[in-house]
Amino acid sequence: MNQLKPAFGLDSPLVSAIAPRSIELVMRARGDVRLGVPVILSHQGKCVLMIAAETLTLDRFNALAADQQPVQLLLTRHRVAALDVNLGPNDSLASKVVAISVPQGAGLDWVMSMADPAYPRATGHTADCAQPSDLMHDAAIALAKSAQLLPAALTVPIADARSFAQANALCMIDAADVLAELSAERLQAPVSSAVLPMAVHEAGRVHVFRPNDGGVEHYAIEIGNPDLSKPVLTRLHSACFTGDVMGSLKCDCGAQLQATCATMAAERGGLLLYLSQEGRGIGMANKMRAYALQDQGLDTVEANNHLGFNDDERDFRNGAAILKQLGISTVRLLTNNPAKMAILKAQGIAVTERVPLQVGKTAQNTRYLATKAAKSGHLLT
Ligand SMILES: Nc1nc2c(ncn2[C@@H]2O[C@H](COP(=O)(O)OP(=O)(O)OP(=O)(O)O)[C@@H](O)[C@H]2O)c(=O)[nH]1
Ligand SMILES: [Zn+2]
Repeated sequence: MNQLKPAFGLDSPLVSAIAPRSIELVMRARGDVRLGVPVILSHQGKCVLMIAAETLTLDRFNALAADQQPVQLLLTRHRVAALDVNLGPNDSLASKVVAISVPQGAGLDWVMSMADPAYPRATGHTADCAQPSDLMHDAAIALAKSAQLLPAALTVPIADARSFAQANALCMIDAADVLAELSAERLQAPVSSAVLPMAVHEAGRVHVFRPNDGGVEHYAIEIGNPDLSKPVLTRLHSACFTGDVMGSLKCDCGAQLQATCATMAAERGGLLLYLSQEGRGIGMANKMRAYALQDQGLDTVEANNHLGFNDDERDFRNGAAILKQLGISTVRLLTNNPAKMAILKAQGIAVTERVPLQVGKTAQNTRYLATKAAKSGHLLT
C-alpha cells in the first residue's frame, strides 16, 4: 500500500531551495512596479511605499494624498534640471535623485506635469526639496527605469510595513538589494539554437540567450561560417524597432544592420549580437517620448535628459557575457562607438580592431549623427 508522504512544511529542508533568491525578489518587485502595484522599500528600519508616477491611478493617488504622511515625488537630477525649478536650501546638488515634497492640494495633474514632459505644466504650487536623497530613493528610481517607465515615483513613509505588506499582498524589499541586483552583471543562459539560412548567406545560426532577470532575450546570429580560432568579426547591435524594422530615416540603425550582415557575408563569417536594448536602454515607449521632444527641437541627448534619463542607459556587459558563453575571446568590432570597445575590453574580451560602420546618412539624421559625435564620443571615420 502506498504511504502518503507529508506535504511540504516550513521545516522541510527543501524550503530554502524553493524560496526566491535576491535577484528573483527584486525582479518580482520590478514586475509590480511596471504594473502599477505599490511596492514597499526598506532600509535600516525605515520603510516607504512606492509607486511609479506614470502608473498612478487617481484612486491610488488620492489614497496616498489623504493619508497624514508626507508624500514625496522622486525625480532624477536630469529631470529637475529640465523643469528649471528652484528646490530651496535642502537641495543637495550632489544627489542624482531628488525628493520633492508634494505640495498640499496638488493633484495627480501636478505630479504628472513634473514627471512627464507631455503633460502641460501645472501652476500654483511651489515645489520644495524634501530632504537629502537616500538609498530608498535611488532604489525607487532604479526600479522605475528597470521597468522601462519614466524615472519618477511617489513615496510615502509606512509603519508596520511587514504586516501592511502581508495584509495587502505587496512585495517588500530591501533598497540595498534592489540597487545591488539592478547594477549586477546579468547571467546569460543559452536557451536554444537553430540553423537560419538568410538572404545574405545561406549558412547561418541563431542562438537565444535568456538573462537571469526574467527580461527580454538577446540573440546571437552567426552569419556565414565564422572561424572562432581567429578574431571574429562581431557587432553589438542594440535593437531599434524604428530603424531596423521600419526603415526609419531618423537614425542609422537599419543601414548599419544591413551593412553588418553584408560585410559578414562577404568576409565569410561573423557574429551579430542583437541586444534587446531598445532606445539606448530606455525602451520603445520612452524612445517615442524622446522623439516627441526631438520634434520640438531637442537633440537626442537633450531629449533623454529631459525625460530624466542618462544619455545612454545600456549595459554592454551582456554582450561580453554572451561572447564568453560562445567561447569567443577576441573580436574585430564593427562600430563607431568607442564605449562599446572599452566595455568589451574591461570585461576581458580582446578587441584587435575597430571596423568603422559609416553608413545610413540621410537628410533627416544629420543632426542625430552630429550630436552622437559631439556629445556621445562617436567616431566619424
Ligand atoms: N533614446 C534614443 N534612442 C535612440 C534614438 N535613436 C536611436 N536610438 C537607439 O540607439 C541605439 C543605437 O544602437 P547602436 O547602433 O547599436 O549603437 P551606437 O551607440 O549608435 O553605436 P554604433 O552603431 O556601434 O556606432 C538603439 O537602441 C536605438 O533604438 C534616439 O533618438 N533616442
Ligand atoms: Zn535607430
